[in-house]
Amino acid sequence: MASQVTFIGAGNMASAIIGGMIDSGYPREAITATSPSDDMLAPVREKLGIHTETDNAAAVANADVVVLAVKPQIMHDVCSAMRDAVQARKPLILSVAAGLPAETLESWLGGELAVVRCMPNTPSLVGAGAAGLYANPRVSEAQRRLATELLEAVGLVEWVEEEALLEAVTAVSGSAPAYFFLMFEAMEEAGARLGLPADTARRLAMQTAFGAARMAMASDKPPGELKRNVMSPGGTTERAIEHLEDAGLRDIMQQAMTACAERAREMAEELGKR
Ligand SMILES: NC(=O)C1=CN([C@@H]2O[C@H](COP(=O)(O)OP(=O)(O)OC[C@H]3O[C@@H](n4cnc5c(N)ncnc54)[C@H](O)[C@@H]3O)[C@@H](O)[C@H]2O)C=CC1
Ligand SMILES: O=C(O)[C@@H]1CCC=N1
Repeated sequence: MASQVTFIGAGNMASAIIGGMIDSGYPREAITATSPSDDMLAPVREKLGIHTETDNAAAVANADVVVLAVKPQIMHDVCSAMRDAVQARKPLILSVAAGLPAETLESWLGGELAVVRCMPNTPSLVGAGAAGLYANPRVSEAQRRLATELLEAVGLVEWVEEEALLEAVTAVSGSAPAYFFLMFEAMEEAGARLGLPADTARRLAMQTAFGAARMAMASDKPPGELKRNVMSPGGTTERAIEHLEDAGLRDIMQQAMTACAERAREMAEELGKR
């Protein structure tokens, strides 16, 4: 029988994972989602055909997995209110909340729990996410497989063996969709200055990013080699790449991603203090 999975929160992230699970054949009757008001839940119930519940404690009473998918700022109150119900059942806790350490969640929920902490990204909403996962020592092999199955429903899953590495994951994939969106903005502006209609430049830039990612993922060759394959000697690409290298793009990425990982560490400290 499929594991009973309860989502605390029925917003963007929860709906994306639930939608992916259903698309990959997970039985709807084994999925429950919660929210404080039924107004939020009615569309989820109608669209996804899963169970819904406004009482978190009741919703975890028969859960094998509890997915924490509310905003980090309200997590303490949400966890405190369902602590007894969680302790009575001891399900696997899977958190998609940015920044909250596994140990903090475990203690807010009463201690001695298997906790998987996940750093997802927003392309999960279109089934093309990338997530880093960390398991605390209480998580069993079977629970790891289950967490992988749930998150693979919305994209790529990579496990890290040290929780602090989720800060690096935040820099490489959690925050990274925004780096590419910035690049699209810059390419659209530059394309428009070169005379293209802005929307044409936008579509060409986005399709090119999509194509480059697909090509790199399908190829055995490292990205550097694929890059050189586009660069005819003395040609146009070589000129553009020279500009990007001379302007210090590699250094800029290094600095931006270091700052991102550092902020993830600070946030974990701030959120864990309660
Ligand atoms: N790394 C990333 O880019 C992303 C991380 N996340 C993480 O996922 C989590 C959820 O984010 P979203 O889905 O975007 O938020 P959202 O605002 O779309 O959804 C939050 C849900 O929580 C519900 N909620 C509020 N109070 C509740 C309570 N007491 N009990 C049960 N449900 C309650 C709301 O009704 C709403 O359905 C956050 O912790 C966020 O950090 C989400 C998206 C991407
Ligand atoms: O910007 C943030 O803090 C969150 C974490 C990763 C993506 N968004």
